[in-house]
Amino acid sequence: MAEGLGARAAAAALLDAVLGEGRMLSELPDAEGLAPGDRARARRLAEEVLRRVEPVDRLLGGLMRKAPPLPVLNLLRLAVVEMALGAAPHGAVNAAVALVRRGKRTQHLAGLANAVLRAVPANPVLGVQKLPRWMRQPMVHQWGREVVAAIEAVQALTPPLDLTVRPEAEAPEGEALPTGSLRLAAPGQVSGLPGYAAGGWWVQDAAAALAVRLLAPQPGERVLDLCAAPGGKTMQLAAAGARVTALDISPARMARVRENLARTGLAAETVLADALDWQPEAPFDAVLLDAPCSATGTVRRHPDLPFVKDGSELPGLVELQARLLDRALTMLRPGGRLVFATCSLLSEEGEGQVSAALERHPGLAVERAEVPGVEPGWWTEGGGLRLRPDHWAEKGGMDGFFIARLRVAG
Ligand SMILES: C[S@@+](CC[C@H](N)C(=O)[O-])C[C@H]1O[C@@H](n2cnc3c(N)ncnc32)[C@H](O)[C@@H]1O
Repeated sequence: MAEGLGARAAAAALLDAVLGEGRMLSELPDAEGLAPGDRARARRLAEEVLRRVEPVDRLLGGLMRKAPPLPVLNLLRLAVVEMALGAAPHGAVNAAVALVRRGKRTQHLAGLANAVLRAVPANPVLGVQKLPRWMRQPMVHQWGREVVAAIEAVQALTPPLDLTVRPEAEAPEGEALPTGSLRLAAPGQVSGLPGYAAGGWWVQDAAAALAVRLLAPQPGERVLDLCAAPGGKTMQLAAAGARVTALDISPARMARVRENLARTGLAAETVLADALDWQPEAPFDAVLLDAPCSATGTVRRHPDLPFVKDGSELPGLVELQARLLDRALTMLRPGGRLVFATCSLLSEEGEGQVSAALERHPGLAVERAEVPGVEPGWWTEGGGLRLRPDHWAEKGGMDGFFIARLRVAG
C-alpha cells in the first residue's frame, strides 16, 4: 500500500464507525495488519477530525452542491484536517483521492473528491466547533457564553499528555505544573517514553490528579477507592502509603487496574463487586468516590463523545451517583472523609450532587483543604473544586472535573 494510505484508511474507517454507527472510539478494534505506529496515527487522525467536523463541513459545504456518502465525506474531512494541521496539500489530497478510488462503491466519486479538495485553500483556517446543545445549554446557564466559548476553544486543540510521577522516579522531560503533574506537549508513543518500564509514572490528567490531592491520604490509612478502574487514583493513593482497597464493577476494567499496579509495582487489594451491594468488613478512614458520569469534562481527550452521546443517560447517572454517594458514606468510620469526584461539566453531577447530599445527611459537611497549585478562583462558594477545560488555557487546559471533600460527624 502507498505511503501513509493504511493509517488514513483506518482513520476513515474509525470515523465511519463513530459518525455513522454512533460507536465510541474506545470500543473499536484497531485495523488488522497495521504496524503499531500506523494504528496510533489512525486514531490520532480520527480524533483530530472529530475535533473539527463542524468547521470542516462548513468549508466543504461551500464547495459541493450536496454531501457525498459518509465514507467519501470522511476522507474529504480527513484531507482538509491534515492540510489545516500543516500537511503538504498534494500528499493529503492524493491519498484521499486514491482511497476514494479504491472503494468499489466510492470509485465513481474519485473525480469529485479530487475537484473538491483541489479547491480547498492550502492552509485552511478552521473555526471552533460548538458542543451539542445538551451539554452547551446548561453550561451557558451556569457560566455564560464567554466561558463556554473558551472551553470550546481549548477542546479544539490537541491536548497535551499529563503524567503523575512518583518522587525520584525516572520521567520524560516536560513542564512541571503548579499542582505537581508533569505535562508533555508532543509525547509520541507512551510506552516508548523514558521510565515507562520502570513504572515510576502513569498517565493522568492534571485535573484528575487533584481528587487524591484533596483527599490527602496519610501513610497507613485505610482508604477505599470505590469506582477504581482503570486505577489512576488507586495508584496515587497507594503511592502515598495508604492501605488501599480498589473496587470496581467491571471485570475488563479491573484487569487494567491489576496491570497498572503490576507495572508500577504498587499494591492495593482489588475487589470486583457492585458498590451498591458490597459490605466492607470494617469501616474506612477515607473513601474516594470517582463516580460514573457523563464524562462531559473529557471531550478534549474523547472528541467522539459529543457525536455518540445525546444526554439521554444523564438522569440515570445522576440517580446512580446519589445512591453511590449515600452508600459510600456508610463505609466510613465516624469522623471519616469522603472525596466525591466526577469528570463532568454539568452541575447536576457535581455541585448539585453535593448540595443534595448535605440535605439528605444532617451532620455531613464540606471541607476545603489546602491543595498546592490550586487557584483560589477554582473553589466554589459551596467549598468544592470546579475544574474546567479553560483553566490554564495557555498551557493546554485541563479536563473538566468537580471534586469535593466531605466529612461525616465524629
Ligand atoms: C470515572 S470511572 C473511574 C476512574 C478511576 N477512578 C480512575 O481514576 O482511573 C468510573 C468507574 O465506575 C465503575 N462503576 C460504575 N458503576 C459501578 C458500581 N455500581 N459499583 C462499582 N463500580 C462501578 C465503572 O466500571 C468505572 O470503572
